[in-house]
Amino acid sequence: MIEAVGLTKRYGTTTAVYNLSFQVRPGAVTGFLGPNGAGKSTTMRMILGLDNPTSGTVTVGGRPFRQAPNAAREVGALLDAKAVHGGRTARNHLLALAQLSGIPARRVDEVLGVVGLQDVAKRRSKGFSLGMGQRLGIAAALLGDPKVLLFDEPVNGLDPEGIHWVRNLMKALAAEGRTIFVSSHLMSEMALTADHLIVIGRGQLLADMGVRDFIAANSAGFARVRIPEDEPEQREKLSGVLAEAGAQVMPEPDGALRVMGLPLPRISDLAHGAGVRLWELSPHQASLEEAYMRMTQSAVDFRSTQDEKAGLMEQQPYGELRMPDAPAGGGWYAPPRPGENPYAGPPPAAVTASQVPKSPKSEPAPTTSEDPR
Ligand SMILES: Nc1ncnc2c1ncn2[C@@H]1O[C@H](COP(=O)(O)OP(=O)(O)OP(=O)(O)O)[C@@H](O)[C@H]1O
Repeated sequence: MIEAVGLTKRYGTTTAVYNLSFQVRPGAVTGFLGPNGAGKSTTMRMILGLDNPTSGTVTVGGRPFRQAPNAAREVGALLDAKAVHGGRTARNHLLALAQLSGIPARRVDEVLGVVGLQDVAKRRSKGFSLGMGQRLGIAAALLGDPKVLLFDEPVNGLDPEGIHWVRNLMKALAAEGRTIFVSSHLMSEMALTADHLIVIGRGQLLADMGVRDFIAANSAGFARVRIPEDEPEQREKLSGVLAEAGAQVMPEPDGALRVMGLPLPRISDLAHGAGVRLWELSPHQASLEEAYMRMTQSAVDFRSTQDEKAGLMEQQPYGELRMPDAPAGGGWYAPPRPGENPYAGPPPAAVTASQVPKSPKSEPAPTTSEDPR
């Protein structure tokens, strides 16, 4: 297990990680999510003893990484796939790492087979594609057959087949009881790979929960209801009936209604009872990527000046990270209306990180109310 308690890292005036506490448990793939510059790599470097925390602690298997007697056999990591001696062949690169850690040479051939690089084992790695480099980095992480594995953006540069392979490899390693901690800035990828999510923004914890809980809390379902365009009074009538039955009803740009809070058969019955003809009654789901974007939008450090979201959200100070308020109804992050810019509009109401919905099984979220300045 990996455990961070109050982890903070400052580089001069930059606070890369602030008061981060979490646990990464064995037997599961834990996704470490956050936008660019959120502090994922810094956190991973601190876990691996490559950077010292300014304050707080992080342990692997109950002790700091540097105190592990044979670290390479306990923890494997892929941080930067390009950090290889390009003049060495793939096999020699792995052989050198194996010799440093007392790992037998036959294990090198095993891991080359696992990552599918056996045919290019005698080629110099400087000629490798990004994807081959990632596979070599994963092979290096697996060398010591470690119980704990850290992967920083492992699918970067991989083609769909490679992404699929990494996804299955992570799941297989977790199924063997290992602790798998994998960073990404892509919610869509993590939704398919991870069992548990730790989401950070500007170095602070935004969410620590199971993927299923995250999906349930964020993928608000809704129905689209369309009635004949030349019957606006019927539309008004239906809106009133649905609202009276407890639904949240919002108009859509094309004249349809977005209805949240009632199942489709009930909507159909209410329309029938009110004598309103329906042209469309369809179920919809807000995308998880959209929920993640909404969660992290105020925590994005770097944006292109072309980014339509740039400047729309005020930068928030550490310890006061807020998440945008949900539109009326539909759970934590109700989807924006089609065609509506979800990032425009008035500034959001304050919601502190400690109010993030929690999985019943997960630990209580640490609060980040202290202002370090
Ligand atoms: N050695 C360093 N010196 C100064 N600032 C640093 C250093 N390393 C990281 N930072 C800063 O700390 C913050 C977090 O960076 P980090 O690389 O950990 O984020 P990240 O979530 O891994 O981002 P990305 O997805 O872009 O890799 C950024 O503002 C970054 O510029």
